Amino acid sequence: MARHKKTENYNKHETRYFKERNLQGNQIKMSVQSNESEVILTHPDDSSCSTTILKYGATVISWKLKGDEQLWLSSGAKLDGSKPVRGGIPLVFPVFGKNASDELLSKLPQHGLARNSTWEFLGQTKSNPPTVQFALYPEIANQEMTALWPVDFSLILTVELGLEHLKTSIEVNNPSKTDSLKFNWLFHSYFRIEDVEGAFVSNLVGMKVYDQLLKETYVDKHPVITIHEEKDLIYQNVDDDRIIQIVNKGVALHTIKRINLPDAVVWNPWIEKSKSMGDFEPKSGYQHMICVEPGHVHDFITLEPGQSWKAAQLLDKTSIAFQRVEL
Ligand SMILES: O=P(O)(O)OC[C@H]1O[C@@H](O)[C@H](O)[C@@H](O)[C@@H]1O
Repeated sequence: MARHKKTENYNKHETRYFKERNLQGNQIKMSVQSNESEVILTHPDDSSCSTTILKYGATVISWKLKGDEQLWLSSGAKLDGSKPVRGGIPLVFPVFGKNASDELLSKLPQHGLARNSTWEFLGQTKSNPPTVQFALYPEIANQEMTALWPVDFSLILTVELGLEHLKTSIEVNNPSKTDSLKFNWLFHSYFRIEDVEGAFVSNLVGMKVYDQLLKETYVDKHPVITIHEEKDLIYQNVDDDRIIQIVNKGVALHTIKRINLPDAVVWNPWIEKSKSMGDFEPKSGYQHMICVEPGHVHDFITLEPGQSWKAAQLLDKTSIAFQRVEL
C-alpha cells in the first residue's frame, strides 16, 4: 500500500499527460509526461526548458535550459535499473561513501540505497513552474538493501523546473514510534562543462576541507579550485550564504545554492579513476564534467521518532559573484 497519496491518478502502463490551461481555459502545451520509467517536465512558457527524471533513483538525468543540456551524463550510464546512474543528479541516502563504523550503515554499499531504488511517482503538485514529487520508503526500496539496513524512513523529493532554475528539495521523515533515524544526504550533481581545465569552482576559499585522496583536513586558501588532476574534496560547514559557482571563460556556467545543506563535495575522477569505472564513458568524459555536490555528509543528521528534516539544492543562472571572505 502506498503511504503517500498520489496527486493525480496515474496508470503506470500508460504515458500520461498533464495539460496546462491558459486564462481562456484552452488547453495548452503539456508540462508533465510520465511513462513507466521516467517523468519529463517541459516548461509551459518555454518548451526549450525541460528536465527528465528517471524513476530509478529519482535521478534527474537531463536538464535543458534554452535547449542547452546543463548536466553531464555518461554515455555508458545504465538507465535500466541495473546500477546507479553515472551522471545527472543521483541521490545519496542514508550514507555518503562507504561507512566503516556504524553497525547498520556500514552494511550498505557506497552512497546508500536511494540511488538503487525505484521511487514512486506521486504526481504533479504545481503547474507553473511545473513541479512533481516522488517518494521512497522501505516497502518499495531496494529489498536487498533494506534487508541490510532494516530502518523505517520516508523520503519525498520535489523537482521544480523554472525558466532559469532547477530546484530539487528533499524531505526526510522518521515514521518510527521507537527508533531514531541517522543519515547523510547529498545531491550528487554532475555538471557539464566544455573544458574542465579551463574552468574553476569559486567561493569556497577559507573553508575547512577534507581531502579524500590525501586523507587530510585543512583550510583551503586557494582563491578558486582548478582541476588538473583527480580531486575528491569534502568542504565542511560552508557558510549558508556562500554561492558556489562553476566559472568558465569568465562566465558563471552553473550556480549552486544550498538550503540547509552545509557541505559541498567537489569531485573529478580524472584519467585513471575514469578508466576504473566501467560505466564512465567516453573515457575522456572527465574533461567535460565536474561534480559539485551539496549535502550533509561531514556528520550524520539524527531524527527522533516523528521528526522530519528538509533541504534543497537550487541550480540557477546567477551572474558571476565573488564573495568577500574574512580569513
Ligand atoms: O562511483 P560512485 O559510487 O558513484 O562514487 C563516485 C564519487 O562520488 C563522490 O561523491 C565521492 O566523493 C567519491 O569518493 C566517489 O568516487
